[in-house]
Amino acid sequence: MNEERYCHSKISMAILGTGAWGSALSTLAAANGYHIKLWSRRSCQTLTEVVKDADIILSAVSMKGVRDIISQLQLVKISPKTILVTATKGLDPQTTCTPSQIWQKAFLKNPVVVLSGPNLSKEIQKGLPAATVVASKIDGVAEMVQLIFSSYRFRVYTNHDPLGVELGGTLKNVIAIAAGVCDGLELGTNAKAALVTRGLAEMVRVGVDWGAQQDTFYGLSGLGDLLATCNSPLSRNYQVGYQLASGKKLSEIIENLEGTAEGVNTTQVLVRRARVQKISIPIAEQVHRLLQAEISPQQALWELMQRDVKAEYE
Ligand SMILES: NC(=O)c1ccc[n+]([C@@H]2O[C@H](COP(=O)([O-])OP(=O)(O)OC[C@H]3O[C@@H](n4cnc5c(N)ncnc54)[C@H](O)[C@@H]3O)[C@@H](O)[C@H]2O)c1
Ligand SMILES: O=P(O)(O)OC[C@H](O)CO
Repeated sequence: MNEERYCHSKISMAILGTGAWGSALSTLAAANGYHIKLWSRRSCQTLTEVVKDADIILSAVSMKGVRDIISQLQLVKISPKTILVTATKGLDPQTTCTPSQIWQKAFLKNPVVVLSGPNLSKEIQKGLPAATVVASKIDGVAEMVQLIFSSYRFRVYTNHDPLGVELGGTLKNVIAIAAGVCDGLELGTNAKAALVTRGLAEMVRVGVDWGAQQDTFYGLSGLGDLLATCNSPLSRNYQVGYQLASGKKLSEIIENLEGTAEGVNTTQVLVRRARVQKISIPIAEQVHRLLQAEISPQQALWELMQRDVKAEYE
């Protein structure tokens, strides 16, 4: 492989959101020779100036900022050819939509790409090797984004199931909170393996009902991200669960957390949606009750263990 393979610096890209993930993604693209324009709420440049002439606009804002950014961008004239990339892992509390669904609805003519995978930003900023997935239904579009970020330390795969890729990265945050509780309570390796595996079963059930492909959840953006997030103290979602297990209050944990733990909001939205769709998600239900301070971590464990016996697949 030669360096040129990864360098197409004529493409211009704007990254919106300069939090942990937006910054790590800009480091990766800049290392490949791309000129990146960064924008955050505190930028001196206006959003219009930053996205003007951008071939690609990547959003790495947290879920609570997605609608706001979209509303602002709708006031700017964006070419229908501009590729919109969403790297947010969350669900909209009003509609339960995923970020890519909101982007696509707002910009009907633009190609939308989802970027998601086991990507703890601190490891990526250290230059440690990692892999991710870029997904689009339109041929050739994900491939363009793949070229921008691919390098010898960041392996990027393409995929044609954007919804599945996005839901993998989003739903695993709920299970990561449970995994943090599991480790915080020192429940052991067997319990953790059971939790993560049954958590994946819940993700698959919800995702397939939503219209995603089952296989996607067994790839990097599903199982891969689940493993990374459920096993790393670098994960903010895992940290929420771990600290809940020590008896801390959610408000106190969030106040002292570095960055956003999307799983807190995602749990609420997921539980609401699953109840409407009549999908069984017992782990997520217990995470929800725990986050609402309705039960203790020990009670949540008890509730899960004393459920009726059943077949593994049904
Ligand atoms: N940090 C990671 O390791 C990582 C990896 C992959 C994906 N993600 C996902 O990326 C998203 C961002 O995560 P992060 O770690 O960078 O979070 P962060 O809390 O560090 O940053 C969030 C960013 O969103 C911006 N933002 C929030 N509301 C906004 C609004 N109304 N208008 C404009 N900007 C707004 C903030 O200013 C900030 O730049 C999340 O959905 C997260 O799940 C994070
Ligand atoms: O820190 P978290 O829990 O938001 O996890 C970050 C990424 O989603 C891991 O892929």
